[in-house]
Amino acid sequence: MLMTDDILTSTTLPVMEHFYTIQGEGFHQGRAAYFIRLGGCDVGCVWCDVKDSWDASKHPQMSIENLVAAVTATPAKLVVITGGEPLLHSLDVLTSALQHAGLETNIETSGSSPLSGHWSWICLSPKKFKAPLPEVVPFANELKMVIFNKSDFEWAETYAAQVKDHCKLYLQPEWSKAATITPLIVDYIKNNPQWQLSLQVHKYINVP
Ligand SMILES: C[S@@+](CC[C@H](N)C(=O)[O-])C[C@H]1O[C@@H](n2cnc3c(N)ncnc32)[C@H](O)[C@@H]1O
Ligand SMILES: Nc1nc2[nH]cc(C(=O)O)c2c(=O)[nH]1
Ligand code: SF4
Ligand SMILES: [Mg+2]
Repeated sequence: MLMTDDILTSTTLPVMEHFYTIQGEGFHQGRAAYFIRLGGCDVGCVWCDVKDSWDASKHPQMSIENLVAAVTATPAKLVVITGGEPLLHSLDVLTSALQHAGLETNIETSGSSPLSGHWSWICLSPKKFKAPLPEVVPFANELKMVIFNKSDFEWAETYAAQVKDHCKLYLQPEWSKAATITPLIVDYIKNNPQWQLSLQVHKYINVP
């Protein structure tokens, strides 16, 4: 029979990078957070800001035990699992181990693969390139729509209509278009105050 410690040592995930920083986006923006960026994505957003993450085989496998140890070596209380598309992997064991260590577990996901894991907070960021699975959408605590062109506002509303009551609604400018798109987002939010602005603050202050 496998004991808990054996499961943690034998279960590995492809890790592109892991780092302690502040959450730059969305509801938890400004909080200290330990980021774990898993390799692998099958969504293919043309404007993705982390394309090097897509090929999982390029990234070393790390044991869950070593990942948890890296986080607990810092004062972090919050861990953000991102990628790549983290839901390409089964995240039950990783998130159980992190929660067992007393950590909050947040995820950044497109929702395009089946939901696994135990989550304190789910940030859903739907993509036209591979839409979220309908069964994932009701679990979102936060909907964060990247706005790349004007047609994305209408598309954002189709997801706002599907999330649960009290789900936070964010519009985030696509980074390369931020200078021209942000004023449109500001106008849109003034007319539709259920939405809030999410900026990628880490990119303005040059932290990871
Ligand atoms: C790199 S993705 C990884 C997690 C997951 N694959 C997803 O897309 O939600 C992390 C966050 O960055 C956002 N993002 C990616 N590229 C962006 C860009 N060029 N401008 C603004 N936000 C971007 C995504 O929408 C997502 O909310
Ligand atoms: N500081 C910081 N905040 C973030 N919020 C979401 C990110 C991501 O790439 O998932 C991210 C990131 O890469 N860095
Ligand atoms: S789903 Fe996320 S990681 Fe994948 S291409 Fe889109 S933004 Fe990048
Ligand atoms: Mg990022």
